[in-house]
Amino acid sequence: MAMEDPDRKTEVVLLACGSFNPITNMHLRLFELAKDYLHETGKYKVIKGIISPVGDAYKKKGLISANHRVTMAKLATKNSDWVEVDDWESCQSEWLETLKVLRYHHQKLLSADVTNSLQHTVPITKLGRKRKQEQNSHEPVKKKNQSPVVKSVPQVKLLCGSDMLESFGVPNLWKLEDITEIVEKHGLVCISRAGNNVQKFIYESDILWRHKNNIHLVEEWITNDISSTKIRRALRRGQSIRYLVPDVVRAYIEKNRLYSPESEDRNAGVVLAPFQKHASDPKSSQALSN
Ligand SMILES: Nc1ncnc2c1ncn2[C@@H]1O[C@H](COP(=O)(O)OP(=O)(O)OP(=O)(O)O)[C@@H](O)[C@H]1O
Ligand SMILES: NC(=O)c1ccc[n+]([C@@H]2O[C@H](COP(=O)(O)O)[C@@H](O)[C@H]2O)c1
Ligand SMILES: [Zn+2]
Repeated sequence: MAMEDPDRKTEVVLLACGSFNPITNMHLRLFELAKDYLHETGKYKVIKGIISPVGDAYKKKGLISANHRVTMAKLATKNSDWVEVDDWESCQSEWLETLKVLRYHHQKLLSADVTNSLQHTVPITKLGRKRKQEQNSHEPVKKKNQSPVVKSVPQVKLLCGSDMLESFGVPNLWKLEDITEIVEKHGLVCISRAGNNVQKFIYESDILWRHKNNIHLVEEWITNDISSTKIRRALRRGQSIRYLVPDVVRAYIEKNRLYSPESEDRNAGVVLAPFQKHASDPKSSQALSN
């Protein structure tokens, strides 16, 4: 077996965007599945996972306040040594495209990296040139006869389920340019169920097909059909959600009586933010029409 050079692995940060209304065990599993998969390729080292709950301005039906959703996600991850919650997105007063959230987190890593590099007296010009050539693609840089290795900034990949990938095809929901930048510059890790249609979905889209090397499809063999919708439904009916969400989350929901028929009616009849924002934009109407 060939020896793996640990320096040559691309560092990856996994970013999951969604409602997390509430966070479930399945959301936490997504990170574990994605990390195992990327490590098994031998090419990547996953250094961090970030959960970014969407802000209230998303206006999805039944969406309870970001404050509670963030708190529950923090409780759920407090025992994880690599997955954390970031509330920057949820603190914005307006809804933000997922691409902007990816850019924000990538930028944050870039500035941290520049600070680090400066401390290690790496000439800034070299870093600058490197960036221009490679954009968000960060094969670690090894310079001839020179150590230490100048480590590059990790990639920030979007972690999602197959339903989110397939939502790229919903008219007016996503802008074509956003989808393109996501798959071109960041990359996608998509957790799919055995026998579903993601591969066909990618095949049928020219853009996704062109960037299929940057779309990692991870098969979920130990299937797990938990969804937040089902959790909220069980709660409305007074049924147990034990072992479906972390116990600390269950306790928090009970203590604050979070999900009820009334909370499910929040935003009823309100147009989802992306539709409001993109409906009049011809670029988004049929983002993946071919
Ligand atoms: N069982 C699952 N398998 C694969 N991906 C999932 C699963 N549940 C959630 N996800 C993914 O988790 C991310 C966050 O999703 P979201 O907050 O919408 O959760 P959800 O359980 O799908 O909620 P809801 O039922 O309200 O839509 C999305 O990328 C979604 O595709
Ligand atoms: N155009 C876009 O960037 C776009 C469109 C629709 C949903 N999203 C995001 O995808 C996630 C979807 O979450 P839900 O499945 O809970 O609706 C949210 O984080 C939302 O902000 C992004
Ligand atoms: Zn969902």
